[in-house]
Amino acid sequence: MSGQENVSSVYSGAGDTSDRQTIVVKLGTSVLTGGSKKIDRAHLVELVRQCAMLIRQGHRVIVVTSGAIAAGREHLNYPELATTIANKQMLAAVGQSRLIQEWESMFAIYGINIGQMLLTRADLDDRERYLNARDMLQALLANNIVPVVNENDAVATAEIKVGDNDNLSALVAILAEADKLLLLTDQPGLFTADPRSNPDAELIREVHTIDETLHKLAGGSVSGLGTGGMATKLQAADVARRAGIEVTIAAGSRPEVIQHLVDGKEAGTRFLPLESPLESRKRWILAGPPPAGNIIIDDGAAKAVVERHSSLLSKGITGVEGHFDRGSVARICNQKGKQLARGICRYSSKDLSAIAGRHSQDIQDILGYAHGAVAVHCDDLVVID
Ligand SMILES: Nc1ncnc2c1ncn2[C@@H]1O[C@H](COP(=O)(O)OP(=O)(O)O)[C@@H](O)[C@H]1O
Ligand SMILES: N[C@@H](CCC(=O)OP(=O)(O)O)C(=O)O
Repeated sequence: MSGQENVSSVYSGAGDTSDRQTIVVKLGTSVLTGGSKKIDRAHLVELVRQCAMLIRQGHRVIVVTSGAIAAGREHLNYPELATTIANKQMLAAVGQSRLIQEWESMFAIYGINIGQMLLTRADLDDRERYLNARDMLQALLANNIVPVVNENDAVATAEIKVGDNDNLSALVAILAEADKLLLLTDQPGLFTADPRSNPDAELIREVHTIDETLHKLAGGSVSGLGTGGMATKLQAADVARRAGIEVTIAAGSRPEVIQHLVDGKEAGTRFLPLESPLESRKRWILAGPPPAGNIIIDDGAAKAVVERHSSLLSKGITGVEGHFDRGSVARICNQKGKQLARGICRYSSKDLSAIAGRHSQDIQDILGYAHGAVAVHCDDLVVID
């Protein structure tokens, strides 16, 4: 039987597609190894079975898989290596091909094809490359192929890395315009403190706002397996929920965890999405390049941007930090340095500094050219609450 026939046999029984959801399932190294030094193949099969069940119900599933470095170590029989970037990349190169073979053979049990997507931050920073990646992802989904995504660790250097798969999965969820992002890990969710060192810590069940207090509860990874711990999961949840995506952190080892989370039965820590999700261009402002600098604005401009969702005019700018070109994404901050918004700048940092606090009629005289008094147009601006 060809792969295509296999796929249709799985999908022909698909349920009512009117309530089809696109679900990103992120599996941390901690889940894939079950806390050991090896990929736990028995558990991987079980997770694939759960994904296949969702697909049978008509949902679309994207897997974001960690574990390449762990798989590389295992395949090379745990070599004693210096902790250099080149050695890490080597482990990832060896491990990624092992890992993808595992995913492929396990999804094949259910007649489902997969497509490997290895991304770096550079694939998402540039709007054109971002749109290309989006088209590719949509093409896989439209053809009933499960995208299996990881960071391209073998080639990515620090400057072009997302750096952890929690943030990567949020970017992928935005790219796919997903409904849900499931961050599966070795803990039942986000606790009031790291439960490994604080046995009295309590599970937080539902989160409406992600603020500094919450960020302080989320620690790093101490197991030596994962990257980023709860801190990066919280960053990921923050980005995805702004794009209207519901995020849950839960234990990947719980029986039927994926199905239960989709049905709203499983506990975990659920982050409610913002009610009015952003349109595509604004999603990119969040998911795309890290801000290249800061634009400091006065209180009047802050009110206009945050409350009235107006464009940012040169008149309201009091300072510019960093060096960036026209078209870059920058943070828009108040006088205390608090980030209020992010947006695409119509002027470079140099020109913005020159026209800060000035009216539109002055701009031509100062710069010798003028694009108008709008420094960041409201269509290119995302308010961060
Ligand atoms: N507040 C917290 N609640 C739950 N876990 C926490 C918290 N702070 C830190 N952690 C740690 O985060 C770890 C999970 O993240 P990580 O090791 O990166 O796993 P993964 O491989 O699944 O991404 C847990 O094992 C736990 O020790
Ligand atoms: N890309 C790396 C995993 C990076 C990562 O974020 O790991 P984890 O915290 O276990 O999700 C790998 O495949 O080994």
